[in-house]
Amino acid sequence: MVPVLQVEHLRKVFPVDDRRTLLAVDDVSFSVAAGEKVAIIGESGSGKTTIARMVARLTDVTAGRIFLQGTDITQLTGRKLREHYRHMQLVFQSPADSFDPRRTLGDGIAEGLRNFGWQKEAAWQEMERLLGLCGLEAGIAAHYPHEVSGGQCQRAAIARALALRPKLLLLDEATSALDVTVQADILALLARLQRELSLAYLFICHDIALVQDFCDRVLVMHEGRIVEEGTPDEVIGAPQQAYTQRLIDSVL
Ligand SMILES: Nc1ncnc2c1ncn2[C@@H]1O[C@H](COP(=O)(O)OP(=O)(O)OP(=O)(O)O)[C@@H](O)[C@H]1O
Repeated sequence: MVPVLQVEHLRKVFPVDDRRTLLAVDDVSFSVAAGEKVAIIGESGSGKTTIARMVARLTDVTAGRIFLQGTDITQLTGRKLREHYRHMQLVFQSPADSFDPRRTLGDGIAEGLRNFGWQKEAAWQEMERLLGLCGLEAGIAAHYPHEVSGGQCQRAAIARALALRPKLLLLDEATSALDVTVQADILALLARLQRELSLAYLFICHDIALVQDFCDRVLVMHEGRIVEEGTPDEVIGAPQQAYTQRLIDSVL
């Protein structure tokens, strides 16, 4: 079966000044199968966010290719890119970043549907269904992002991400800003959604303990490269690299 996401030989070089460059991502290849939950972990500066930004097409690649559902989207732009990108949606660390602070959560979620041709009333009904799916009361739609808790706002952000029925959610530190109990609630929600909707997740995270029970596979990044890969039990139970062991020791 074609993977939902496949990246091949991804590389990103940033200019530092007139003469120097920084190799932030160096020959990274991996794939995410349909319904699979994959985490990328690694210390700060190891290149996780740069990979996420390239996969999300927020940063151009220096080299390499990105396939979404088998289509090479590395160079796609405009309408073609938007069409393919509905299969992959992003959830950010700060839930409020997913919403315009001047608009209600309901408007923010319905907007995505309206942009894809939904009529106003149908979009509003679908928005309420999505809120329910994510464990929120319909009444929360009338609230602004700053009027709800971080956990509620992240649930609304997930509802928004689900609006276009994606196959893959890219979650960039999506629970890091939340309290530990709220983190657990959001992970439980994601696990339920994964079962009900057969979603795949690419989880960018620095905390290996957080993803231990949640993910099917873990990729460990160090200095722009994937240095280790396996199930959480393999990576945590029998790390092959001293770097991975240090990463585990730092949080467990
Ligand atoms: N726009 C940029 N310009 C120059 N260098 C950058 C830029 N973005 C990231 N870098 C550098 O690339 C390297 C990888 O950074 P990246 O943010 O991808 O790491 P990370 O693993 O996501 O870290 P964190 O967990 O702190 O977010 C770092 O050395 C960083 O300073």
